[in-house]
Amino acid sequence: MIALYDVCYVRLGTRDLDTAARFATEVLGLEVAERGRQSLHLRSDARAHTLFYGEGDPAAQAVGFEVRRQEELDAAGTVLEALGHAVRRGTGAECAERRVRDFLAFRDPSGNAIELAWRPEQGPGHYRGSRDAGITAFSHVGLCSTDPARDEHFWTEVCNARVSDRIGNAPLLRIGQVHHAIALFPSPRPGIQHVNHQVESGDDVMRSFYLLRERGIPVVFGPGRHPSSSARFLYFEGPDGMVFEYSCGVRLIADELLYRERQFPFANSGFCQWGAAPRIREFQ
Ligand SMILES: O=C/C=C/C(C(=O)O)=C(/O)C(=O)O
Ligand SMILES: [Fe+2]
Repeated sequence: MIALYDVCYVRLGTRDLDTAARFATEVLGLEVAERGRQSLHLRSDARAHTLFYGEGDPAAQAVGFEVRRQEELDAAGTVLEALGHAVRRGTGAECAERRVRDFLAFRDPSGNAIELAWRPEQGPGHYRGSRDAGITAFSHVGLCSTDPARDEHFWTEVCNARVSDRIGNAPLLRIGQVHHAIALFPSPRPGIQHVNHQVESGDDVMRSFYLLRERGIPVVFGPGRHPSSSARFLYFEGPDGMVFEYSCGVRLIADELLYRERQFPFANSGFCQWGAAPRIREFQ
């Protein structure tokens, strides 16, 4: 069993780093940790970085998950290789770029690039957003899945994820107490489906809604409330078509023994209990 401790970073490729940098700071509200000629490290919480943009192919994406002990990387490599996944150990330079001490890279059964990271760095100091979006943390990713039942099996049987709820066949998976760190949405191709940042309050969600509308940023879902996690949310489109989500009030599941996952319909009512209709391919 590969014990994932937390989702720790997202890596995105972009052909236009300047546009991505403007969006990440002026719209999303992240803090620039470091700007290189072809790279951009961004902070959203106490960690050294949680979002990385690299100049290049927008299809070059990866999600990092923290593991607690270095021995777990070796054990994970053995398990994954036995299951037929090609596994690669990060080089020193790659570890430095990710602000981690060690990592393994592989692809999930859909083909999503996943990294297992050991000792991701914190700080320095507090995260200071470039605009006051109210962000409290990078919190979860939606992943495209070419076969959600197969991928649910991978994340829950090979890794330690648990199903919190399902929308149709799309599972929302937790690895800690937060309702979900990973959500798997049916799609003909792999890829990161959305990137979530938690914000402090519903007021932050609504303030951003008006700000995004004013700036002509496409709002693709919400404001609304998810019946699954009960989070209030707003989804909008960033560079290279990537969807970002702000949400607040996500449910915490403290008692593993008492919690039972629930089934929601794969219909607008399963995605939003206020009646918002998604303009997101994988939610339709
Ligand atoms: O509408 C689908 C998404 C549900 C939730 C939630 O319950 O919070 C997400 O944020 C998600 O799956 O990403
Ligand atoms: Fe989400």
